[in-house]
Amino acid sequence: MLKEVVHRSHHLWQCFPRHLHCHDWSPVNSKARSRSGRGSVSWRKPLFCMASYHRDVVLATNAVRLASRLCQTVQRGLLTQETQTKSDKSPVTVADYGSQALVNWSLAREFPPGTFSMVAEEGSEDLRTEAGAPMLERITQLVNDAIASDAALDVAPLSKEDVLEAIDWGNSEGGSNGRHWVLDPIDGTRGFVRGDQYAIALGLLDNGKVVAGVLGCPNLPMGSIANGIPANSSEPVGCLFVASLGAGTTVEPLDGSGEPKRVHVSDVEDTAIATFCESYESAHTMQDLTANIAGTLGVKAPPVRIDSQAKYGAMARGDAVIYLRFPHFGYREKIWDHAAGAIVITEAGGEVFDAAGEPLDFSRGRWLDLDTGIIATNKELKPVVLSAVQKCVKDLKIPAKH
Ligand SMILES: Nc1ncnc2c1ncn2[C@@H]1O[C@H](COP(=O)(O)OS(=O)(=O)O)[C@@H](OP(=O)(O)O)[C@H]1O
Ligand SMILES: [Mg+2]
Ligand SMILES: [Mg+2]
Ligand SMILES: [Mg+2]
Repeated sequence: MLKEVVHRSHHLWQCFPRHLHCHDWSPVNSKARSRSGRGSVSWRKPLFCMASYHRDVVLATNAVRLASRLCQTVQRGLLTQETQTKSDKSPVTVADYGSQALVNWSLAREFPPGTFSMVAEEGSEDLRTEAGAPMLERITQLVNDAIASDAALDVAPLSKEDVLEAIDWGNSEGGSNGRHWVLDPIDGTRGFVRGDQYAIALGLLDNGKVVAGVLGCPNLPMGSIANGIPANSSEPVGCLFVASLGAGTTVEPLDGSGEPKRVHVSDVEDTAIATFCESYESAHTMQDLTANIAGTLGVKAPPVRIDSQAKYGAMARGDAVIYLRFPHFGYREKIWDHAAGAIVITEAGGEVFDAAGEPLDFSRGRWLDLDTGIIATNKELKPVVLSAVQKCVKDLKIPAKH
C-alpha cells in the first residue's frame, strides 16, 4: 500500500509546477467547496512568503493541521491505556504516534521517492511488540479517521504495517547537507496528557539551517497570554504559527477561520517591565536558576510557565519578552524540540542563542549540541540578558559543556 502511495506521490510531484511564485498558489479546499461536505484541511494563502520555500510551507501547514485534528480528538477523551512510558521515562501516547504517522505520510507523498528525509521523535519499536498491539490498532484507526475526515485526501485506508512504516520514515539522521524535515509530533506530551498546552512542531532544514517552521498549538488562545492562560475564557483557542526564511512569521487560527497576520517579538527594552516564559515542568528547566537570572535583570513579573514550543509562538507575538531554558545537568537537547520554534522567533525579529551567545546549530544530526541553556529575546535586550545569564551560570558552577 505505501509503495502505491510513494509511486503516486512521484506522479503528483511530476504534475506540480516547480517554480511557483507566491501569488500563483492559493489552493482552497474549504468545507464550502468540498464535494462530500466532509471538510478538509483549510489551505491557506499566505500574506508573506518567499518563493523558494513556499510550497514546503503550504505542505507543512496542511500536514500540521491534519495532525492537530487527530491530537484534539485524542486529548478530548484520553484513556490511561493510550499512554506508555518510554525507556527515558517520558510519556508517549497514541496521539504522538498518530500525529507522526500522519505528518510523515502526508509529506512523503508529495516528494519524489528517495528524496524525503525526516528527523522525528518517535519510533515504532514498542508498537511492534505484543504489548503494543492494542495501541497500534487504535493509532491506525485514528490515522484513518483523520484521513477520511479530509475531503482533499481521497485514498484507501492505511494498514497497521503502513502506519508503522510511516512512523519510521522519521528515522533520518539529518545533518549539514541537503533538505531534512524535523518533526516533534507532540511537543509537551506531559502538557498534552494534563489537558494543557502542547504543539505539533514541524521544521525544515536546508544544508543545516532552519528555513521553515510551522507550529500548531491547539490549546493556545489567539489573544495574549502575557498574564497567564485565563481559565474558562471565551477567547478563541488554537493558533498556527508559520515562518520561513526572509518571509517573516504569521499567526492565524488553527481551524482556518481567519487570515494570517504578521507578528513581531516585543520591543520592550526595559527589563523591569519585561516578562519571561519557561517550561511548566520543573524537571525540564532549573527554575531556581531562571529565577536568579530574572532577579539579576530586575524582571518583576512572575514567569509565564507553559508546556512545549507554544512558548516560542507566544514569544514571537510579544506575549513574553524573554525565554529561558536550562535543563538539569546531563540532559541533551534534540533538534525537534527547537527547530520550528527557533525560526518562528527569528523571523519575528527575535534572537535564539545559547549561554555563549551563539545561535543554535541544527546541522549536527538528531542532537542539538550547545553551550549551557537556550535563551530567546529581542535584539535590543540580547546583550543584557546574555550578561545576566553568564553571571548566574558562572555562580552556579555548571560545567561549560555538558
Ligand atoms: N529532563 C528533561 N530536561 C529537559 N527537557 C526535557 C527533559 N525530559 C524531556 N524533555 C523535553 O522537554 C520537552 C517539553 O518541552 P518543555 O520542556 O519546553 O515543556 S514542558 O516541560 O512540558 O513545560 C519534551 O518534549 P516532548 O517529549 O516532545 O514532550 C522533551 O523533549
Ligand atoms: Mg517525548
Ligand atoms: Mg518535544
Ligand atoms: Mg514529542
